[in-house]
Amino acid sequence: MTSTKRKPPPPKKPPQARDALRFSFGLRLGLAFVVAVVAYLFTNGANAPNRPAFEVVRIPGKGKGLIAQRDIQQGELLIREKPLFRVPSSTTESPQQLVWKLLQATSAEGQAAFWDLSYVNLPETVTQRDHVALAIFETNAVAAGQQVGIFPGMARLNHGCSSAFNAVYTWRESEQMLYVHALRNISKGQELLTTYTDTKRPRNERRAFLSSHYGFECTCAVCSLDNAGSLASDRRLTSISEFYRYFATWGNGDITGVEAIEAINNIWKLEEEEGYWSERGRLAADAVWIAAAHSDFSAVRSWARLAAKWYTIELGGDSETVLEVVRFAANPKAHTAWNSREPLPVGGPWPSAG
Ligand SMILES: C[S@@+](CC[C@H](N)C(=O)[O-])C[C@H]1O[C@@H](n2cnc3c(N)ncnc32)[C@H](O)[C@@H]1O
Repeated sequence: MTSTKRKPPPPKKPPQARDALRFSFGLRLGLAFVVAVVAYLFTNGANAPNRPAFEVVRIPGKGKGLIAQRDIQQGELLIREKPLFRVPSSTTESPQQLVWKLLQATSAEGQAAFWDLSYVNLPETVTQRDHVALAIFETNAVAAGQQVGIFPGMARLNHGCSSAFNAVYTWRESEQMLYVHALRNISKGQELLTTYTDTKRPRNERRAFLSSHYGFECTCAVCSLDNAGSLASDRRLTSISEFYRYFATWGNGDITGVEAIEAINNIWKLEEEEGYWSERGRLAADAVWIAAAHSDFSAVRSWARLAAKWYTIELGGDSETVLEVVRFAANPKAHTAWNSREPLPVGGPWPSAG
């Protein structure tokens, strides 16, 4: 018989030592976590999409305005806002009385937001509250369907011309809500700008309008171009407007579908050169209409895809308008205008439908 001598088990570490080990392991894990979080905040956190996209700040020479607090992506939803109140675009009632009446009917919080807004075009000697209310309304109200409304959040957006504005707003009747989307990528620190008027006109005309209606001399990136740059921009913008007027004559049959689509392509090219990205969904949707009227199946598809892309940026992918053009891309014959003119291949933007 062989005797086997068992090895004694290793001595158990005293409890304090085990706790100390666990503690130091936990400490290292905790430290690693903190380092990872700090690193994330440095690299991505400042741009995390759930961080507010912008803040309201004072901007020299402009009053208040909106500055991007992080990089913003083209098409990002920036503001979704209910109106404080809306008034009809035209009314027989005195605008002053109407604004005053509607203002009185809003909440105390709403009224405070309203009185905080800026106004122009009122002599300092005029201090009656209803006069001031009307001046605030006229300085800040924007189109909202068939009416004009006050939205205290979006009202802080200052103006930029043609290629200078980077945010667009749209009213959703079904939701009774105003949406503001980023028209292009906006870098942290840049100002968010919308446009107060159709800026497809020369600098002197734009400036005259902005000065008389909004009381400021526009010094946006386009208005600040040197003379040669400004002249080139003016020429492009004037040509764009002329092409718009020209292609609209397709409606009375003055030009062919091919000529109308050519005009749209010319607008597209000029806007590309100008850096004017707004209204592209609408323009492509007009091409869809012309192509559908002439029963050009492939052209409807191609333009409808383009319309969907640009409408998504300006209006949001879930807007009814986007869903409608997507339907036309899938089924061109479903378009209201289908086959309402003589059949004709009108042409598309085929290779660059994006
Ligand atoms: C709708 S408000 C915009 C927000 C306003 N800055 C504020 O402080 O509440 C319109 C007014 O802002 C100013 N504004 C807008 N865009 C401007 C610009 N590009 N340059 C200078 N002032 C501007 C003008 O006084 C204009 O009447």
